[in-house]
Amino acid sequence: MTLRVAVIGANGRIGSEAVKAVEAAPDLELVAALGRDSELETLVSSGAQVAVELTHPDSVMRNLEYCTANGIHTVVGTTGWTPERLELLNGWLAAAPGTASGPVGCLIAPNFSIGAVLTMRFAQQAARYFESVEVVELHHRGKADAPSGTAGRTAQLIAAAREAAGLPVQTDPTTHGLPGARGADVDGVPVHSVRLRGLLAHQEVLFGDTGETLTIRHDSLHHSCFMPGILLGVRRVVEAPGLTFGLENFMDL
Ligand SMILES: NC(=O)C1=CN([C@@H]2O[C@H](COP(=O)(O)OP(=O)(O)OC[C@H]3O[C@@H](n4cnc5c(N)ncnc54)[C@H](OP(=O)(O)O)[C@@H]3O)[C@@H](O)[C@H]2O)C=CC1
Ligand SMILES: O=C(O)C1=N[C@H](C(=O)O)C[C@H](O)C1
Repeated sequence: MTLRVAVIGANGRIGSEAVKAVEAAPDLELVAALGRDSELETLVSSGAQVAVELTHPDSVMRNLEYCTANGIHTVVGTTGWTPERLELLNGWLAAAPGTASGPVGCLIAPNFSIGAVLTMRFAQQAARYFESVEVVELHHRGKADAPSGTAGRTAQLIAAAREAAGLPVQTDPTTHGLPGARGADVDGVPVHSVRLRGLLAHQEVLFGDTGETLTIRHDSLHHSCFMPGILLGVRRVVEAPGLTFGLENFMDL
């Protein structure tokens, strides 16, 4: 049986690629492709079972509230997540009507690229062995949020791994500096954001200790790299009630 899928943000950089990927998948049927001026009611009238949300931090909450209230599973790539937003979403999911296949599910993936998910996992593994760590993320100039969702998540995972290993929260040795020079502080991990024409999405995790450094780098060179992760999310979210945060939960890592 084919799954009926909608893409919200269908004219965007990643959304337009997602439309093509869903159309090309034999087990999926693209039933709606929504742009900024589309009516959300199209999602219900088209019979969408899963909506892929790839819009903007200013738009995502309204779209997710609508989908969840109407029993439509969601696969979300849009970034800009905060604890407050997640709490709101969890409330909507808890109150949502069931679907024909069970309770409604939502996957939020800070990054759909397999390499980026592995970067996060490798960084998590390395975290306890190094005294210091910083994250540098580099993106195209159309990006609205900073730091990137991936960098924020990477820093949180590193901080949690350090804490679990009994490492202290990093302190900043800077006594003289311009505001912003040391990046954003995510749970004690400095995160630096670069926005440059010509780039797509790149990240370096830099670890350092006495006499050695380790750099884990990932480069997304084309939006096609996000498609296997999106399709995996679409196929799996229908069997995953409630909120799943991170594509790694659907991978055998
Ligand atoms: N998780 C992941 O792996 C990835 C996540 N992303 C994230 O996806 C999001 C989109 O990125 P990107 O494609 O580069 O951005 P774009 O600006 O290229 O695309 C976003 C699209 O969404 C449209 N849009 C905005 N609001 C709505 C709405 N309410 N309903 C329908 N469409 C809407 C925009 O229309 P308009 O142009 O008129 O504003 C635009 O066409 C970002 O948050 C980005 O961080 C991106 C790549 C990978
Ligand atoms: O805006 C983008 O382009 C991307 N956004 C995601 C993020 O914020 O981490 C994923 C990837 O980096 C591309």
